[in-house]
Amino acid sequence: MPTAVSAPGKVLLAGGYLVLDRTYTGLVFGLSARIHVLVHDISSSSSVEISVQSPQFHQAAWIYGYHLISDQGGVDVTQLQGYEHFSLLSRLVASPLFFFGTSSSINKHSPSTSHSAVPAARNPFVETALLYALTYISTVLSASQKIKPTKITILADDSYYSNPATSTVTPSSHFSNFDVSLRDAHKTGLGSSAALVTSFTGAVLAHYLPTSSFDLTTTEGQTILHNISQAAHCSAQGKVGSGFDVAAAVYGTCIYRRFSPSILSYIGEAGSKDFSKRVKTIVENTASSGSEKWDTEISANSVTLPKGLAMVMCDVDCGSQTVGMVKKVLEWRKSDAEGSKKLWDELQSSNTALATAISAGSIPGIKSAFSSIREKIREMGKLSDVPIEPQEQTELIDALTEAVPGVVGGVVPGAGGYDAVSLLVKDDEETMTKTKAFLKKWSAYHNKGTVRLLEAKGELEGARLEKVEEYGDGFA
Ligand SMILES: Nc1ncnc2c1ncn2[C@@H]1O[C@H](COP(=O)(O)OP(=O)(O)OP(=O)(O)O)[C@@H](O)[C@H]1O
Ligand SMILES: C[C@@](O)(CCOP(=O)(O)O)CC(=O)O
Repeated sequence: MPTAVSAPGKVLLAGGYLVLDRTYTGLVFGLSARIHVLVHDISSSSSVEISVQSPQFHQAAWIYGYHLISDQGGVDVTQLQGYEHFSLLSRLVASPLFFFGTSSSINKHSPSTSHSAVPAARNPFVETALLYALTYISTVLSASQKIKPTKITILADDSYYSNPATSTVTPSSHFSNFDVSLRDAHKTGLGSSAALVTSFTGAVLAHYLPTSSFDLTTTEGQTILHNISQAAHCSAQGKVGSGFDVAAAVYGTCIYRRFSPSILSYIGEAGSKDFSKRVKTIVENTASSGSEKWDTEISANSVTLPKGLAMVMCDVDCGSQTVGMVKKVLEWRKSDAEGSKKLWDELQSSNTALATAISAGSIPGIKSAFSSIREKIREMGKLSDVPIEPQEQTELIDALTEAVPGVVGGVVPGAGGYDAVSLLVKDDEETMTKTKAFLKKWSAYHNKGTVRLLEAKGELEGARLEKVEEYGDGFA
């Protein structure tokens, strides 16, 4: 039986920067924009190949060899070859620098006649998610149970990228063909890598493990998915962020308190002696010592979106995100421990007030929380010399709230900057139409880049099993 799992994107509506510190929490919304991963068994001449494709992009197909490493080092995953399905043009422009050759220790793959062998860039998120998932699976299955070859397909909703869709990937599917490589895809910042790692890991675990060992509909299953996705995502990113994006991908809308980073340093290098034992311990959270136990706090039931209210996102496509914002804010925090603590404590209470007001559907409560959050964010920006809510965004949020009757208020989400604005609006056709019309005029008048409403809306649900039939033909 094929398996399909989807996971939502994220927006950190309140708690940017604060959520990096366990003292504070973040108000995180899951989004209706999802990444879907389908896993099909394949019969292969070789028993050690898993092929992964992301058919919405050029040169986005990878073949992996895998084998068990001795000394409980886990499963080694090696990219054998990339190939592409689509345009001749992308084949011509692909650079040899991105070719990752076959490993002599593993069977070489001969692409079928419909796929030409061309260079494909490595995809660290896919590769690491596969390595962690197979390593964990190898600790659960008995020695006689082999990990069979499969074909894995990744499909993302439109809101993750601002590139226009040229067609759909198959006639019966609603997933767009973006007609660019992943490298040229223009991200909208909805957490594509976290949604990808989570849905990918969930689909692979659900496909290879019996439901007695992994069941996404149970709390235990969600905990396993969270722990393994968080570890794989951090490893692929090469840094430990707060992890709110993975939490949203697993649990959907929630109040999030981060984990202590020391938990992940315990895992060590992939392939090293006893790596698979440590992965199992972390994933199942069975460590005896405190510093190796998960201390994440995720409260998925304490925020709701009442009927009639929607959380929507404006994508500001001018690409002027300031680099090093986190570094500068944290430097200010260090340099003024007392002042920054006072400001962050006040921000935390306004953030909590926002969550309460949203859940209660209190319009005056939401307006007042937004106003005090924005005031403090601007102060933090001034003190740390970081454009967290830049003047342009202040003008946009104020103008939208004033001009469009259904717009309750808004804020710059996550780290802030120039890239996006989140709005709470009345969930009706009239408000959406008026907001879109307002943004069109605003973009034309300001002439600095396009501001547009994304299709994605705030949604409560996290990762879930999907029905494979609903994807239409062409993915097996
Ligand atoms: N549809 C997809 N198929 C395969 N890989 C993808 C896909 N979408 C994203 N990725 C992987 O995720 C990477 C982008 O992750 P990155 O963390 O830079 O962005 P993001 O998570 O969307 O952004 P942000 O954290 O700002 O919200 C891509 O380079 C690619 O490796
Ligand atoms: C600044 C920070 O708190 C939020 C960043 O959010 P975003 O990537 O802008 O959505 C960093 C983090 O939580 O990892």
